[in-house]
Amino acid sequence: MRSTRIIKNVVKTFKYLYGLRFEVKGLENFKVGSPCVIVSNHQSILDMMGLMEILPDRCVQIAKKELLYTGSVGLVMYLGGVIFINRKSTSNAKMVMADVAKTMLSENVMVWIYPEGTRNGNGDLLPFKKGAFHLAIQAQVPVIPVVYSSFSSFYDRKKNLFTSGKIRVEVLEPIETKGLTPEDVTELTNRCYSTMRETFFRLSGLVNEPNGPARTHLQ
Ligand SMILES: CCCCCCCCCCCCCC(=O)SCCNC(=O)CCNC(=O)[C@H](O)C(C)(C)COP(=O)(O)OP(=O)(O)OC[C@H]1O[C@@H](n2cnc3c(N)ncnc32)[C@H](O)[C@@H]1OP(=O)(O)O
Ligand SMILES: CCCCCCCC/C=C\CCCCCCCC(=O)OC[C@@H](O)COP(=O)(O)O
Repeated sequence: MRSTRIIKNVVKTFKYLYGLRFEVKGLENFKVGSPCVIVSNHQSILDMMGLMEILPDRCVQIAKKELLYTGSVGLVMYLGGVIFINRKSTSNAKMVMADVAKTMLSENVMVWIYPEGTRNGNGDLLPFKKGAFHLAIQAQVPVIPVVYSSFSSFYDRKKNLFTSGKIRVEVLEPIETKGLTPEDVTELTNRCYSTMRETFFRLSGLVNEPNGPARTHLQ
């Protein structure tokens, strides 16, 4: 879509304004040539720059409905083809996601989801919501995890810190879901979570404390 390309190119210029550099690895993993679900960590509004930096063609994002009613930002998202879900109603969100599973196959599109469900700059990943993994299994498409290193060394709203900095980005190898059933959702969620968490610590130069709060997604 033309509007998506315009939005992407405009937002991509912001990094020069803010003095941010992106070092991207693994872009070849996007070349699966078929629909997939991309999951990534979500630290702040700066992720929108990180998103546009690597966003493949034919990829839509899932966002919470509240963002549609934010004036110009909502309009940009609407024009960009964002799919809005109402998270106050799990049944409604599930229905929309089931519809997305069908459409992504018929229209050959990728779907980008932030499985933490909210911005999180606490230097770790929040436990993942399961919708992205249900979607991948329903559509029988691979999950591609994308990890952005921690922003905390150059951006911290609470400390009023915002200087120039480098963001490391890694697109990880696709995780196949062919043959998996809804019973495998929790395991798939855990697998993606631990791979992404390890990558997050590695890219951010943080040490994963052995006694730290290792979170898993029990049913
Ligand atoms: C270039 C152009 C672009 C334009 C501009 C673009 C910028 C915009 C970029 C965008 C910026 C965006 C920025 C943003 O907006 S980020 C915020 C929006 N993103 C999200 O909310 C993340 C996605 N959310 C989810 O995945 C949640 O799971 C949903 C919303 C679906 C439900 O959440 P909820 O909190 O209600 O529940 P839960 O996850 O604890 O699950 C509860 C139970 O339901 C089960 N369940 C879940 N799902 C399904 C399913 N599909 N089929 C069957 N079952 C399903 C699940 O297994 C669990 O059961 P059990 O396992 O415990 O038994
Ligand atoms: C410091 C300025 C950085 C400027 C970068 C601006 C880039 C603007 C790009 C595209 C405009 C449309 C996209 C805006 C979407 C807002 C996404 C966002 O970060 O929403 C918050 C949501 O996920 C989670 O909400 P909560 O953390 O639960 O509340």
